[in-house]
Amino acid sequence: MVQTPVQKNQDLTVEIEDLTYEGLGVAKVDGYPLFIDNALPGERSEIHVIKTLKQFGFARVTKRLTTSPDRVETVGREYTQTGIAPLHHLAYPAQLTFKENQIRQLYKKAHLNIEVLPSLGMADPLGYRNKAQIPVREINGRLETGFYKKRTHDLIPIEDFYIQDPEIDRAILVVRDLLRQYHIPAYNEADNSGLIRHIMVRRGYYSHEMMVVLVTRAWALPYEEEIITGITSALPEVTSIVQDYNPKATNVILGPKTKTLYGKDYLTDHLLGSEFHISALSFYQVNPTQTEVLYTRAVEEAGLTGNEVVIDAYSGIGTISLTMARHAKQVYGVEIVPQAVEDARENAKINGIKNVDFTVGKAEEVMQQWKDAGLKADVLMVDPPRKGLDEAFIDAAGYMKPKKIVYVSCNPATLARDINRLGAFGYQAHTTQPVDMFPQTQHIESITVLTR
Ligand SMILES: C[S@@+](CC[C@H](N)C(=O)[O-])C[C@H]1O[C@@H](n2cnc3c(N)ncnc32)[C@H](O)[C@@H]1O
Repeated sequence: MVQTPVQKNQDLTVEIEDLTYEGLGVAKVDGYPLFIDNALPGERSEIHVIKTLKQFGFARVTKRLTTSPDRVETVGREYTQTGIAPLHHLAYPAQLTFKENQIRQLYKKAHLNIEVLPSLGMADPLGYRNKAQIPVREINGRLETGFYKKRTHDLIPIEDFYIQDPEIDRAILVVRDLLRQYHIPAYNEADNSGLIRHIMVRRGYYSHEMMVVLVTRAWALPYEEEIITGITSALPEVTSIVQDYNPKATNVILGPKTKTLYGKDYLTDHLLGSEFHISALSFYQVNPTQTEVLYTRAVEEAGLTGNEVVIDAYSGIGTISLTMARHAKQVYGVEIVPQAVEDARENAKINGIKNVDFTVGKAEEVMQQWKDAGLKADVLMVDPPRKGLDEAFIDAAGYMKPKKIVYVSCNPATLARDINRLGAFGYQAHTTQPVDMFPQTQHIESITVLTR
């Protein structure tokens, strides 16, 4: 057995010293960190140790003795328990500072001297998400929708998701009740049985169109017509119902095959005056008002005059590409998901934008091909997933030598790593601008410009 300074089931009184990047309070006992849900720096609490591992342990608060001035008593425990809104107990201004400091700490560790600017936050940081992906499970013989308890796949039933557009919450309940009414079996992870795995809903912020996606283990959907009629009569905003087929025993939510059961194959929404078609499988930023703030800043940072060639890597449905194309000579986008590229091409067409060209592929491979073919970009725009830029991508970018790289990041850890890697090619950054796309959560979005 591993010897640790504290034991499971021990009761202690501690002072919370810090917050982890996941928003858990940290207390140290003889240097041994304990991670504690719903605990803020500066608070003294009585705690009960629930788990001890070699390097760290977990505990829960049994009694809060002092309260942080940054604590807000807002909503229920299920939000920190499930990780829907793990920072909801921290006042919004303190959330923004917490995120800025996370970036500063990562830069310090990476020996980067980059100023982190005050975050661009939201005036009303609730109910902002335009998309929900809600697991469906059976609990005590009843189909339930909710969210997983942190670090488990135990579903906690939830009806008010707090950070989602309330119309989306309402839609989830309508679908849940129809599934109950027609006795449609919920998915069971234990033996990969049952049918309905997830309900995904997207709602256009400006269009108010709604898409409902039923993620199923098998194609056959009993009472399909009744369910469609039930959804469309209760939710007149629904313009599209899609079935996504995901037969595998996997944590990945969406399978690669979809079938439109009702209406259009896509949802329509607007951003910065352009119209966008968004298919079920395509990425679309989840915070529409902050996306406009982010893109406006990214375009400003690119400093376009109308003569530039721009590469938009990880281009999704072309939202940044089309925004940039209005201010540039030519934009080349690259994106791995074929449906997203189809959407991007369609989006260029419906907005009458001709100076864009989209390629399906891995950014790291296509970038190499472009470099080998002698393509020169003035501005390289990157907006990668959390894992950041592939080394092959950075090599190709380094040899292509764009004057400017505008890096939109959703993970400051990989951002810091990539800035250092780009540094080997002579690129430097001076400031990072956080834009809070994910209030009440630990996620951090930012823009950084690198020049040579
Ligand atoms: C953070 S999203 C950004 C999308 C778009 N720029 C936007 O703002 O809507 C990242 C995108 O990268 C795509 N992606 C992931 N890995 C990729 C890769 N290796 N090559 C190209 N695209 C990739 C994802 O499908 C997703 O659309």
